[in-house]
Amino acid sequence: MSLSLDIRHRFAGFALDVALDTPGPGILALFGPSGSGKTTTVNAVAGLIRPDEGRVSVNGETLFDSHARVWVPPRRRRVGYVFQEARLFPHLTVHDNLLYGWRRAGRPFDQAGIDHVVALLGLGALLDRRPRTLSGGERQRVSIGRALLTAPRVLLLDEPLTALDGPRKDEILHYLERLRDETRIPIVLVSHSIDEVTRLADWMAVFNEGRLAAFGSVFDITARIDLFPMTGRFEAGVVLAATVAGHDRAHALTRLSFDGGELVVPGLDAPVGAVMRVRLRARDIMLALDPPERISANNAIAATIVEMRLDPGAFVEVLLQAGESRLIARITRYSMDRLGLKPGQQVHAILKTVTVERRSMAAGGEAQDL
Ligand SMILES: Nc1ncnc2c1ncn2[C@@H]1O[C@H](COP(=O)(O)OP(=O)(O)OP(=O)(O)O)[C@@H](O)[C@H]1O
Repeated sequence: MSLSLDIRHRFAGFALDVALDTPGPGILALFGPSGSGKTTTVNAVAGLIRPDEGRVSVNGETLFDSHARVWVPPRRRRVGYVFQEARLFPHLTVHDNLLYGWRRAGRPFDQAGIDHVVALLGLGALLDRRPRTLSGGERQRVSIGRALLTAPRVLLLDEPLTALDGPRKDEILHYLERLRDETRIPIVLVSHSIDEVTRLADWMAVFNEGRLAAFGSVFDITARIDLFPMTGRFEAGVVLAATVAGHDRAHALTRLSFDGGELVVPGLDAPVGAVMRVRLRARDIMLALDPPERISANNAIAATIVEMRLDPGAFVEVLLQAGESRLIARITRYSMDRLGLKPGQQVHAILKTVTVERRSMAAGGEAQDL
């Protein structure tokens, strides 16, 4: 996709000033705390607000330009919008809710197109049901299907998982991954959850008080320790692109290789050679000065300390370079002092296999560079 935004807008007590250009296809995540301007930005793309000033274009087509006096009204923008709570018509069946999207787009009837979306989102068994009989996850799948059937030029997903519990979230994440991989529709995903963002997104815009604190590939942004206060220290960690190198079926383990070493992770159902992304939380990585021996942790990656960043409390974030990859360890300041850690030093980053959750690994490598 290419999405190009340059938006300035004021509400009483809030000013949005955001500019970004996505350089290629993929999912763009708008990430940041509540009230930082994510929904306002998405609303500007959808045409639900008219920014005071700026420009919005999708795939080269200008939808808004305050200087050139361009304003494409929302109904003509071909934008699919999915909200936090599925907004389905309660009196219509799933099938008719889906068709509503189709009709709204004024498209000629095409059963094959509908069948494709039904199959993509696993809606076949639900078609005759009414929304109130569906689970939250199923309802959300229907609203994504309805949005897809409007033949959108961009799909806007505003916290589509927030109202769902853990298993339902995983279910939708799985369908969103399929959507990303099987359709070419650009997606903008608004999320508070670093977990969702790192699993799905290619590009990440970090919002803070109406401005962009950072914008770049998920791989680059998650490797920036200066952003940890905004990306959430507890859950923060790098995302690595890695390739499945082999399986140890007897122990239900998989070996991943990345530029910088190998990782032993819980067994994955992916063929050798498959490109994966894996999130390694900073708090799961410990540091040793010597190569560890007789230790239960399966991963010890040789790395060099690049930078250390003290947080206001007991901890320090340590940015590490291993080959071309970056890792981040979160340790105590006490450990830093005890081991005399400093930039330039060689260390071993130790990671227990059991800390790498299956849900933090997903298909998909790196999108093209900025
Ligand atoms: N129509 C409006 N009128 C006045 N203020 C508004 C309006 N819409 C949003 N705001 C304010 O703009 C700010 C940004 O809101 P926005 O919904 O874009 O944030 P957000 O990052 O999406 O937050 P959340 O994650 O909670 O949805 C907030 O302070 C909000 O109160």
